Amino acid sequence: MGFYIGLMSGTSLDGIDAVLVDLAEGGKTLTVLAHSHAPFAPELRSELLALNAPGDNELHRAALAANALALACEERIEAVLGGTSRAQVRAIGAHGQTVRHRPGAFDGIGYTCQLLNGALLAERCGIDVVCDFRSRDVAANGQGAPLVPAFHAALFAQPDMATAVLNLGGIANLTLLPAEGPVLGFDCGPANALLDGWCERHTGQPYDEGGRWAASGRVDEALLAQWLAEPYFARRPPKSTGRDLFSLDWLDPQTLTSRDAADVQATLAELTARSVAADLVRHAPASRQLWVCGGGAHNTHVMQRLTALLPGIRIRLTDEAGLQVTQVEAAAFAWLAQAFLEKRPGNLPEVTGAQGPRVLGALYPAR
Ligand SMILES: Nc1ncnc2c1ncn2[C@@H]1O[C@H](COP(=O)(O)OP(=O)(O)OP(=O)(O)O)[C@@H](O)[C@H]1O
Ligand SMILES: CC(=O)N[C@H]1[C@@H]2OC[C@@H](O2)[C@@H](O)[C@@H]1O[C@H](C)C(=O)O
Repeated sequence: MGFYIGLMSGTSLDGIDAVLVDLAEGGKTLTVLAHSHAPFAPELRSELLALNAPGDNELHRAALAANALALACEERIEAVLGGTSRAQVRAIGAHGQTVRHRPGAFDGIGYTCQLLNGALLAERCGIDVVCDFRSRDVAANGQGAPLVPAFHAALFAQPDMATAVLNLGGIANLTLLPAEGPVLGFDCGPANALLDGWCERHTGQPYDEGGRWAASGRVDEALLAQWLAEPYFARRPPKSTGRDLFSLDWLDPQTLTSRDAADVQATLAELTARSVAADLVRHAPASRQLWVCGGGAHNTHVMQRLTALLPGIRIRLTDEAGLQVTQVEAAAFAWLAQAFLEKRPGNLPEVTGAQGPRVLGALYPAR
């Protein structure tokens, strides 16, 4: 039993989610005591976005962004602590900001980079900070992602029913929890990263509220077929992806021509829904229940398309299971911090492809 803080700033790049949780029974029972979200300051957001692609003076800029992120995390920590004393919190699990994700890409090793100055965060907060959760899995030849499946399994697995969990973040990822047998998990492909990017470029809004703009357009089946021909979709797991592949540059060759912008948004929403539905049917045809989390769960249009594409599957938001959709990933990193302190592996080798179970993270002690 103990209090932990989880911090997540994901590939949607919308901001930071923080939770204060009470974890009991070795992480099997989780109670969210406080949640706080704040958008990134516009300058930090655009710098983090820029750092996703090669550019000038990257080392210096990345170090400054890592400092700025630590200070932004400190504010969220203050917000969730409220009256709780720091001494009561066993650790902070801080994801950091993924700016590059290239597991296995170079000499078969590759790297993944989550920016965050963990030392600065520990110094400012006076609480143990666990961060850099993905590198050890990559060092063990794993994808380093997705890491939430172990957490999903602890919270959502049912012995009598094949269940799945879908996170609609910047990237969509699925966890498949069969009634019997190993857990599967992988990134399906793009979700909010492209939906938000296209929406912002054409409407000036950071995201497509409720998916209403997408719903106003028409799906361009030819364009959708071109996009679905991307080899990533057919690759077998273990697999993970990010903005390294699915940035707006991935769209541009096909879409800068004379297409209506709302139709492109409709087609992007359809790309998310169809790639997820196809993955679920292909890899877990026995699934009868799908829990959905991540900010994309608020995209009513994408949710309606998933419902239409997956008849016979009960689709529910994780709110109904007691964990709000925007809290799941932050809670997962609190859970992973507990696993680190208790020296329990955080990865599932059958998901990431790592050579074996590994304790994930690096510790910056409070004092
Ligand atoms: N009302 C809404 N309508 C449509 N989309 C929404 C709404 N609210 C949030 N979103 C989407 O959710 C995104 C934020 O989701 P979330 O916080 O899960 O992303 P993330 O933490 O970056 O995820 P990940 O780490 O999984 O990539 C927003 O950028 C937006 O695309
Ligand atoms: C490298 C990286 O940051 N991956 C994220 C991203 O956002 C969603 C999807 O792609 C998932 O694989 C992962 O995040 C969650 C928290 C995970 O590791 O399970």
